[in-house]
Amino acid sequence: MYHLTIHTHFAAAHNLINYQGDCENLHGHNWKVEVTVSARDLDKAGLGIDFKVLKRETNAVLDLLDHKYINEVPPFDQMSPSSENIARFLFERIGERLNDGNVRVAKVNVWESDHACASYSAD
Ligand SMILES: Nc1nc2c(c(=O)[nH]1)N=C([C@H](O)[C@H](O)COP(=O)(O)OP(=O)(O)OP(=O)(O)O)CN2
Ligand SMILES: [Zn+2]
Repeated sequence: MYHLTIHTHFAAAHNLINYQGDCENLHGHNWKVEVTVSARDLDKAGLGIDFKVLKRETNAVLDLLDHKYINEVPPFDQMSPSSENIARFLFERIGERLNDGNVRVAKVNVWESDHACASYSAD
């Protein structure tokens, strides 16, 4: 099995829900996002998936959040926009766009700062 990873980013505002502390107040982050897909086979060019395609489809999903107040973007109008929940949201939305008989989203890492990361993976 091959594994391919791209790094990208988005900027947005949020506040945690049901959280006792300053993170329940409006604030923002420059989130860094790492998306890893698995690929069973390579194409004639030797690619599991073109990094350009992986980044394009990831950024299409990130556009839903970029420069937004995330708490207003479904499903985060009903769910606390923690990095954990954002990682799962990205995993599922990017998977809807990319998963096929060969390629599957394997893991999404969401870095809220240089020191704190939440991940969601297939297992
Ligand atoms: N498991 C999680 N814990 C926290 C999350 C999260 O998404 N998952 N999010 C937050 C807040 O978003 C908050 O912005 C982060 O606060 P903090 O860790 O304090 O980050 P700082 O950069 O402000 O770090 P300082 O050391 O306080 O400068 C909180 N926890
Ligand atoms: Zn935050």
